[in-house]
Amino acid sequence: MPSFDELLPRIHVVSLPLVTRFRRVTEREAVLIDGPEGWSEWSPFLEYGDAEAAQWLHAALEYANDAELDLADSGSIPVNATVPAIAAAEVPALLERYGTVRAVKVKVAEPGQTLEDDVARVRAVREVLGDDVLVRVDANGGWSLEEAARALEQLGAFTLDYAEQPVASVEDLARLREQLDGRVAIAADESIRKASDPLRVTQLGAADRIIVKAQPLGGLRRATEIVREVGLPVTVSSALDTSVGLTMGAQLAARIARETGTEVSPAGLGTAALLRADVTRAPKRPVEGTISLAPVVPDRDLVEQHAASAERRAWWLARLERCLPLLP
Ligand SMILES: O=C(O)CCC(=O)C1=CC=C[C@@H](O)[C@@H]1C(=O)O
Ligand SMILES: [Mg+2]
Repeated sequence: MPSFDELLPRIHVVSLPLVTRFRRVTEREAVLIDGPEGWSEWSPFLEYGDAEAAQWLHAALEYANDAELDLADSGSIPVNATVPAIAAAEVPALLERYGTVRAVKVKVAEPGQTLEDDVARVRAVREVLGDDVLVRVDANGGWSLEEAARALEQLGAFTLDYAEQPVASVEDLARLREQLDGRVAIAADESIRKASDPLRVTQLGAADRIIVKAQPLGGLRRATEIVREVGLPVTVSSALDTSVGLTMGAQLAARIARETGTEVSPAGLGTAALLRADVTRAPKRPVEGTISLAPVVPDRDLVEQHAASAERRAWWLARLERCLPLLP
């Protein structure tokens, strides 16, 4: 693994404006790494501790440096549109940003909102896109067990592909899944972060599917191993990455499909549509419901234009220096 001094000249810290508030932020900060094997991204959320951010760093450095990763050199993968916790009236305009898609994921259980807001948002999605698209909801663990049961009985009327992390704990996921008895499938997202997590999710029968993300799980190799271990269907997702990170995610989806002989389920990698600016002139915004696997080379002018402030750059460099010795 490279040292801090080796990395320094290869690093660009950017801050990209979002079209709408997501996870309570309106700007997405990311570190781009110009690695020997191509461009990579390190973008752990700001509130994450160093140990967790070091997992994300492992992923970024693997992608930048590992010549044996065996990346797909052409093709594309299907993605879902992601609808943040916006008002139902804003749904049609937001969906337009994605063009034609076969799947949509709708954020629900936003603090300060009600179940009626969620129902209205999901109804608006069905009204715009009809009955043929897959509709998923993602609560980010925001419901209690009782709230989740009630919400999913109501939202189930719109025919859901699955509900992502409706409740926070693995135990509650298992209880909810039993109560729902197959009426709505359950996907585990936040419950799958550490290497030991997947085993627990399967042992407790807590989910029908797992969500995997390249950065939080420490990279393409580890994430693929976890998927093999769990043996459940998978959706690959991302963390509101720039087009560089989205491509890493697309490569993960292609790799999992190849190694497990399964089809790629529409991935949560359509979120370039939620960025008001990106680091490339050819952003990975969905085209006919897919994004390509082609590597991204950031545009120098765009990287400069969206460079983070000196203060934020210093914050990221300090974080990097602390995380390097913590690499798993
Ligand atoms: O999966 C998607 O459709 C897009 C990505 C997405 O939903 C997320 C991105 C960033 C942070 C996460 O809270 C969130 C998720 O929970 O999956
Ligand atoms: Mg999620």
